Amino acid sequence: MGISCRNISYRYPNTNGFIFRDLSFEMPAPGFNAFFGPSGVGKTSFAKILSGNIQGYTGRVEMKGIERLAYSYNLERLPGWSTVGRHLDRIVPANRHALMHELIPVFGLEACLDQRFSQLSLGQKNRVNLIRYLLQDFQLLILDESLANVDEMTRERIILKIKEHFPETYFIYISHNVVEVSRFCREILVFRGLDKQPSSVVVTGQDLAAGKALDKAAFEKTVLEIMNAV
Ligand SMILES: Nc1ncnc2c1ncn2[C@@H]1O[C@H](COP(=O)(O)OP(=O)(O)OP(=O)(O)O)[C@@H](O)[C@H]1O
Repeated sequence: MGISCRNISYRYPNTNGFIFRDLSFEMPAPGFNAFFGPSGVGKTSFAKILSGNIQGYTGRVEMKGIERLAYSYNLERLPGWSTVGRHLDRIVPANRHALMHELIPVFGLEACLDQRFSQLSLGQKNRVNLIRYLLQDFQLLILDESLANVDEMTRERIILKIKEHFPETYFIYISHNVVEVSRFCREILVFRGLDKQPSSVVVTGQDLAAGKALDKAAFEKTVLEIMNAV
């Protein structure tokens, strides 16, 4: 079961340099893992390879027992011809409406349901977009900066709720927030760039869940390991 990527190398068509070379990544069990690294280092490109949006790479990508994969990113937009609430009602499968009503207050979206998507703030748009993904049928969801522009307290509430509600699902969380990936993710694939050897390392995170206390010393060690790797 799980995700196994071995020796992935990729160069965009008509460009000179590789984005990454011999990148490997393993995620044998469900949970929250992260991609972390400086802007432009290749996190989204790797996520697009995993999700099948980029072909033409070398190496091996295996998804065992994962057939339904979704990829959400923070620039996606919803149609503006109806209110957010009516749009969600229409696209969310009937058997998930109860979950939708459970998630809406956790996401802090009650006041947005009567508005049109174009009237929302960036953080509200990103939360609406993420909620519509969570209400679909998936086994792996890639969250590519899907909570950008959302305040820290709300992000924490959302992540803990996702972890609690989807314990058998694979999540890859792409974020620039070192504190967040250290606290909530089980393993963090740190992209270091092709000029460094090795060009990526895996750091163990704290994988915090609702109701659990954070081990502060272990958390600080994770943050330091990530910062040193970058
Ligand atoms: N379609 C494309 N054609 C050519 N080069 C591209 C294309 N898309 C991305 N790149 C380049 O690939 C590199 C990696 O981009 P990518 O978006 O994967 O980085 P990232 O780590 O996700 O960055 P960020 O944190 O800013 O989102 C960048 O140098 C970018 O310019």
